[in-house]
Amino acid sequence: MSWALVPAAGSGRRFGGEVPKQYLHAAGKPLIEHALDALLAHPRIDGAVVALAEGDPRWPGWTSLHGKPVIACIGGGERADSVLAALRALPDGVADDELLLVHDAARPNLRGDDIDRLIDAAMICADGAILAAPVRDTLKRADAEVHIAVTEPRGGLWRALTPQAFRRGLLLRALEAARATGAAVTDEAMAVERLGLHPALVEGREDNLKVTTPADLALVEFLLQSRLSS
Ligand SMILES: Nc1ccn([C@@H]2O[C@H](COP(=O)(O)OP(=O)(O)OP(=O)(O)O)[C@@H](O)[C@H]2O)c(=O)n1
Ligand SMILES: C[C@](O)(CO)[C@H](O)COP(=O)(O)O
Repeated sequence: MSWALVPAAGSGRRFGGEVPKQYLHAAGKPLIEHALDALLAHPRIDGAVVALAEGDPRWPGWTSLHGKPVIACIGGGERADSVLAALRALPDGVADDELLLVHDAARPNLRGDDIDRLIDAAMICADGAILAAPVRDTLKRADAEVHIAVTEPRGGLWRALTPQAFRRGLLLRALEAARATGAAVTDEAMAVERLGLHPALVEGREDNLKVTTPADLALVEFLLQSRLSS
């Protein structure tokens, strides 16, 4: 079985506005509730730890969803700090070889079959596994004038999504090592790669998008409403 770790302590600077984006509504619910629902409705996930901003006034105080425990903790200054805080807030008894799925609260449109395929892959690959999407557009590197400097080869390039799944002991070791060296890691896989390991890439749905800007919210609203009416 496995637990979910949900970093939700961000301030949404790129989105703007007063309300941190994880609490903005789409299809009638806050993004964080969509994300937790997707995780805790899944039969192979036992519970979730959510990392919140200090004094978060919007957290509804859930202690269980779908009959499974929800534990809240205080996150940190960077996403990786929040993930490490959530890992450390897991209840006693979560074994070192138990899988942890780290999923952004800002990714509300997660599907159960993607969770299934990710867990299956992470059970096989000791280095862990992440949902990701192959790059399908031509990639340009900008110069100082924001003109095209060069076209970057896209062969073999993937966009990392979440959840990202790692065994508890490995993820703790990787995040603590990254923190000890002051390395900035933007996802959990990066911390694991720094140990010389190679997590598996699992192709996930392109519509498992992270809400970063207002345009993303409009698209997520459409996607979630479409699911409700299908
Ligand atoms: N110190 C942080 C920063 C981010 N996150 C969480 O990590 C996820 C992905 O991060 P991002 O999209 O960057 O969210 P923000 O940091 O809020 O956005 P921004 O960078 O625009 O401020 C979000 O669910 C966010 O709440 C977190 O738990 N702790
Ligand atoms: C973890 C992640 O969603 C994978 O693409 C991404 O790295 C988060 O980046 P952010 O800048 O913290 O949103």
